[in-house]
Amino acid sequence: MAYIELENVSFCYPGQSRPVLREINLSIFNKGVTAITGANGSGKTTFSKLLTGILTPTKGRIKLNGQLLTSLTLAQIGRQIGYVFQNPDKQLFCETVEEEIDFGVRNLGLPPDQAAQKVREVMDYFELTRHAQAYPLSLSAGEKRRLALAAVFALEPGLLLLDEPTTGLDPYRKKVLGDYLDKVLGAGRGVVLISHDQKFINRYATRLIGLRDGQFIEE
Ligand SMILES: Nc1ncnc2c1ncn2[C@@H]1O[C@H](COP(=O)(O)OP(=O)(O)OP(=O)(O)O)[C@@H](O)[C@H]1O
Repeated sequence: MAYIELENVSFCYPGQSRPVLREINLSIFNKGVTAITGANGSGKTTFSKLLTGILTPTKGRIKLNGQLLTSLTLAQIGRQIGYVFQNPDKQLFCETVEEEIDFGVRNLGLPPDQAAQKVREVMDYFELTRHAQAYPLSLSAGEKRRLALAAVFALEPGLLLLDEPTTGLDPYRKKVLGDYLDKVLGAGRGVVLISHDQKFINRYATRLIGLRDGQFIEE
């Protein structure tokens, strides 16, 4: 069964005459890396906001694990789809780096020592340990990106939805991210990768979808 199913989904921003997405029928699976490409303004971020329930289709419906997205709360969706925003500044809201990661982990219902270990591991993996007590918005662009990724990855959702995750990362950190994606796939989970980074896509994508004129074209 598809993890996410879009049925005849169209979306038009209020007050706009032209829909951003038109009559989309698409199945997304929680395995492999589905890369979504498209020119600036083609609707990739709009699409991710629809998948995560931040926006609601103007027409059509979206199902997550067989349940209508509109019947789920944003928190319920968030436990199944880990969304890393294009702009980390819109995602980071805690006082320290450690708290930023701990915030979501705390709600996983793990015993405290396991939760603390998870926070330590992901902080360590993304080389954020020395910044543990730093204010997230004071970090460099690449560090903020790594923190936004770490905070979502720590929750181990069935599907990761990553909007331009390599922006601001140096080549070594891109490789570290890619290695993490390999681990995610190895654990039987999936990734949707929205990106303009052709080299990263070529290396990691297992399925390629282009967004043009409001429609998806399988490549
Ligand atoms: N809140 C909004 N109200 C009206 N129009 C919007 C809004 N947000 C986005 N748009 C428009 O919708 C279209 C799709 O935008 P979107 O951000 O989804 O594109 P994108 O493919 O993610 O672009 P990029 O590659 O530049 O990140 C654009 O024409 C944009 O101007």
